[in-house]
Amino acid sequence: MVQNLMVMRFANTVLQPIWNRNNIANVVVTFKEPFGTMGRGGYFDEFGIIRDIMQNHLLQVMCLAAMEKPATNSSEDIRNEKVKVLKSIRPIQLEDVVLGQYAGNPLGQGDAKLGYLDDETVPKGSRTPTYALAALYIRNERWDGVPFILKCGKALNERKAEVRIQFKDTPGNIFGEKSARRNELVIRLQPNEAMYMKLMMKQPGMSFEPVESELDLTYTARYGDITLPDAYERLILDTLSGTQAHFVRSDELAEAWRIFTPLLHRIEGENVEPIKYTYGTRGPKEADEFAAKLGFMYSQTYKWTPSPGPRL
Ligand SMILES: NC(=O)C1=CN([C@@H]2O[C@H](COP(=O)(O)OP(=O)(O)OC[C@H]3O[C@@H](n4cnc5c(N)ncnc54)[C@H](OP(=O)(O)O)[C@@H]3O)[C@@H](O)[C@H]2O)C=CC1
Ligand SMILES: O=C1O[C@H](COP(=O)(O)O)[C@@H](O)[C@H](O)[C@H]1O
Repeated sequence: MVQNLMVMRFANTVLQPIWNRNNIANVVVTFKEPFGTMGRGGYFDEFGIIRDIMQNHLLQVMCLAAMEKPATNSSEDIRNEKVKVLKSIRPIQLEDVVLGQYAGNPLGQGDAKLGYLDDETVPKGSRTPTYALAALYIRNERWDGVPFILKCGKALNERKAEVRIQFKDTPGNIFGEKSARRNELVIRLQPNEAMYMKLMMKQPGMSFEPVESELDLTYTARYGDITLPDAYERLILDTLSGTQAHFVRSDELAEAWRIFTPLLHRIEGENVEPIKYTYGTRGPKEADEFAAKLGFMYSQTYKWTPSPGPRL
C-alpha cells in the first residue's frame, strides 16, 4: 500500500494539479498502536517513540507523499527525490512537538491497567515519550507553509497507520455551515488497506442538503481474492532480489538525523516532561489542540457505513 502512494500520484492525472500548497491545508501521517511496551520497555526506553517510529517509518511515508515525480521508478531515482524532500526540511524545534507518556487505566483490563512506568524494565521516573506529534515544513515551491503533522504512539485507542491529506476549504460556499467540511483523501496502510476520498454530496432523496460521503476503495472489497503481502514479506522479498527502493540510503539517513537530532538532544538535555495520557485513549488532548492550531479540522460529524453491496 505504501508503494501505491507512488502509483496513485504519478500514474494518474487527476491528483497532480491539486497536490500542492494551493489546495492542500495539511497532511497528517499517523501510526497508532493499541498496546504498550509489553515488557520491552527497557529496550524502548533508550530510544523513545521519535527514534522508534517517527524518524524512520513516518518520515519515509511522508517523503513518498511529498516528493516530486522521479525520473524513473528505479530505486536510485526514487531515493534521490526522497533526499531532496529531506534537504528542504529544517531541524524540528521543541515548540513544534507535543510529547506524551501513557499511564495505566484503572478501569482497563489486563495490560491496560499498567502505565509505561509500571513496566519493570523501565527505569524509575523515566521521561521517555511513548507518544509524539510533530509539525514539519518542507520549504520548497510545492509545499511551503503546509504543515506535515507526524503523530505516533503506543497504548492508544486503535491500531492504525494512515496518511490523511486535508484539502483547503471550498471558497464561496453557497450551501451553508453544514457543508463547510473539509475534503480529505485518506490512504489507510493498516489494518484493512483502503483509500477513500471524503467529499460533500447531495443527501439522497428529495432533500438538497449536502452530506459528508466518500469515494471508497477498500482493498478487500475491490480485490477480494488477492492475498495482500505483509509489509515485512515485501521487504524480505526486496532483500532477496536486491531491490533497494524501500531501504534508506546513507545520505537519506544522514538527512533524517539532521532533522531530528537537535530536537532529541533538547528533549533529553532538558529532561522534558511528557504529558500523561491514559492507556487506550487517543493520546494527550494537547496534541489535538496543537494540530487544530496548525489548521487541522476535525468535524466530528463524518459517519461511515460500509457498503451493503449492490442491489440488483
Ligand atoms: N473503506 C473503509 O474501510 C473506510 C472506513 N472508514 C472508517 O470510518 C471511520 C471514520 O473515518 P475517518 O476518516 O477516520 O473520519 P473522522 O471524521 O473520524 O476523522 C478521523 C480524524 O480525525 C482525528 N480525530 C478523531 N477524533 C478527534 C478529536 N476528538 N479531536 C481532534 N481530532 C480527532 C483522527 O485522529 P487520530 O487518527 O489520531 O485518531 C483522524 O485524523 C474510521 O474508522 C474509518 O476507518 C471510513 C471510510 C472508508
Ligand atoms: O520498528 C518498529 O515497528 C513496530 C511496528 O511495526 P508493525 O509492522 O508490527 O506495525 C513497533 O511496534 C516497534 O516498536 C518499532 O521498533
